[in-house]
Amino acid sequence: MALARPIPTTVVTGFLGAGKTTLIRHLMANAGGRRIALVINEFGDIGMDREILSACGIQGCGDDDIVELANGCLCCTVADEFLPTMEALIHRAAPPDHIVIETSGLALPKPLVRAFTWPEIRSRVTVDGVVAVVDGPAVAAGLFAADPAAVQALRAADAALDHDNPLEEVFTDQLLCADMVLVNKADLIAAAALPAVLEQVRAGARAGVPVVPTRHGEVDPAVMLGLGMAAQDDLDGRPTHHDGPDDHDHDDFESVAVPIPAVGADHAGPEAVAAALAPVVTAHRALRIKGALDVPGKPMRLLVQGVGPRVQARYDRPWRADEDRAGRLVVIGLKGLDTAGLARDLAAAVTDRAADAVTAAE
Ligand SMILES: Nc1nc2c(ncn2[C@@H]2O[C@H](COP(=O)(O)OP(=O)(O)OP(=O)(O)O)[C@@H](O)[C@H]2O)c(=O)[nH]1
Repeated sequence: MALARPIPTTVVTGFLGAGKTTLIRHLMANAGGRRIALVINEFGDIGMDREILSACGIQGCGDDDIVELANGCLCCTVADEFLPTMEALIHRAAPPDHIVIETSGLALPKPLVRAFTWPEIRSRVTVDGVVAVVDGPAVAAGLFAADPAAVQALRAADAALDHDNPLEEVFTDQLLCADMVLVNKADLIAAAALPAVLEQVRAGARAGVPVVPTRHGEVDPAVMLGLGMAAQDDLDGRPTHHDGPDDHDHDDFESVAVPIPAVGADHAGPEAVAAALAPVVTAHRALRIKGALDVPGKPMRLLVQGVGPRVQARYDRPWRADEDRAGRLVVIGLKGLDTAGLARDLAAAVTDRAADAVTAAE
């Protein structure tokens, strides 16, 4: 009996809030009849992406085709969670044509690619390509650059130099593993600044890897799928900061889920809520904020998305009958987040006047 062709799998990597979920939504909406299964992994205990993708209403994007691995980081839980998930997909009566894995923004892609060499799955799936989504405006703002002050401090302390900026480290690893890089949010970069951003990203990627500017993850699936890289057979060509078996943890980052009371009546519309939350995010230096809020009298939940100081809010779907209308925001930041202060200030921002919340956060 002829062996089935290995199922091509695309690994989507990219820092917190770069636009991975947005890219995947676009991909699903333009899949052209291709049956795609999604495996989603998020940092922190509470996943929002499955919710966001399930609410997309795209035809052919069934609930069964989305598997969420919300417990920790995929690159650290390969044996416990990832392999059984992949085996279950492979052994379905109607296996998918393609698998897309959205890794958490803090995951390093290489350990995941390495997992494709495990005997349980190696003949049945292949890594078609690793696609890195880059937050273009964040690169332009120098978020991933080595922090000169920290480098100086480490030099003075005679310590190893490669841990000066945890953001840079994750970013570099993701770029070095990529077969294609999408510099997303190009709409937020001035046309004159774009060439320098692309050049900086190109310099961090492996030679010859295409670097493509995108807006809202709008890429033709024919460009992104079918790269045919078999990345699992080329591990040595993908350098990383963390090549030891136990060398990777997420001690540099932490996440907290904050309950948020119902939005106060003086917040007239999603923009007002976003504007009230943004100064709190900035004051606490949070990297990412995501969740849904309860606006009394509205049948829809208010989805909140923030990347750095840029916070957006929109009504995305009705609250389900079986669901508690409880507002909640997941916040991710560098280790040392003032979680109690964040909880207090975020809640105050939506229930009180925005000005009060800024004062509280300061
Ligand atoms: N202006 C602009 N906003 C974008 C673009 N792509 C994504 N966004 C917004 O950026 C925010 C984060 O996008 P996501 O797709 O959730 O990012 P992600 O990489 O999946 O985030 P994590 O899973 O938390 O790491 C959302 O509010 C998006 O609407 C873009 O090209 N331009």
